[in-house]
Amino acid sequence: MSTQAREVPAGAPLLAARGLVKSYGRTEALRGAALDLYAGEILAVSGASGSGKSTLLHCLSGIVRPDAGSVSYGREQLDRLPEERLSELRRTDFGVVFQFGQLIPELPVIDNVALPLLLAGVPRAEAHTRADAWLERFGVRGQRELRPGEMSGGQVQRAALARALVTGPRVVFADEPTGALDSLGGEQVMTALAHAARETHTAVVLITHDAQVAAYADREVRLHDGTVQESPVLPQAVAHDH
Ligand SMILES: Nc1ncnc2c1ncn2[C@@H]1O[C@H](COP(=O)(O)OP(=O)(O)OP(=O)(O)O)[C@@H](O)[C@H]1O
Repeated sequence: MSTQAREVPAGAPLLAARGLVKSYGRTEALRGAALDLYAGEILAVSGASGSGKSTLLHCLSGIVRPDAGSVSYGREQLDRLPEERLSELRRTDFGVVFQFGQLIPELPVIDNVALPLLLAGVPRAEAHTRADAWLERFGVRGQRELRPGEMSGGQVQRAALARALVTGPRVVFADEPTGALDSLGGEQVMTALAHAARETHTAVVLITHDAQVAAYADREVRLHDGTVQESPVLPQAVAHDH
């Protein structure tokens, strides 16, 4: 458990990015992006294709190191942390969900969801009990023995949410989690994610093109050519604390 990062002073953002710059060859994916994420809020990040949304998410979650700028998580600065600490944070504090679930195709869904717990040293029986509880919550416990290829896209995404939340993360990073689903499937996944996030006070960074998906968020920022168009705004819940 990362006690260090979990100590966030009241009213301070959980995650704060400043002046993020990231280039791939001559392509400037991020050009000074800044963002605040508060504990427990759902933040939508929208913007045109190629505006830098995925790159921003990768920098915020410590998957990619920015060329310049900083990402603070609680008392730690992700862009300066050694790789081992970043890996630990990704196991304990962060969950990720991608467009196509990215579950391991060879493993039954129960083992996919239990895996982050097993990697964190949780005994197998307990890991399976906790994984089952999350599968139940997302309405896919009946599919626990199936492999991802035997499930519908919506079922895979709900299992991917279970895997992202099973460790009790502080932040879930979701990159177009409904992008491959029809509108009903997308609604079910978003409703499940929003309920679970609110109940567990988990913050969510939600990348989406879709206004209906963004409507599940507390707040929305837009990326344009690698910069965040709306300056960080205090969410109502935090503003009331002052
Ligand atoms: N690994 C990479 N190698 C080379 N170029 C990259 C890489 N990742 C991103 N880019 C480029 O950086 C720019 C921003 O890409 P990014 O994926 O962050 O945008 P996006 O807003 O998420 O796009 P989309 O909505 O299409 O997924 C694009 O021009 C893209 O081609």
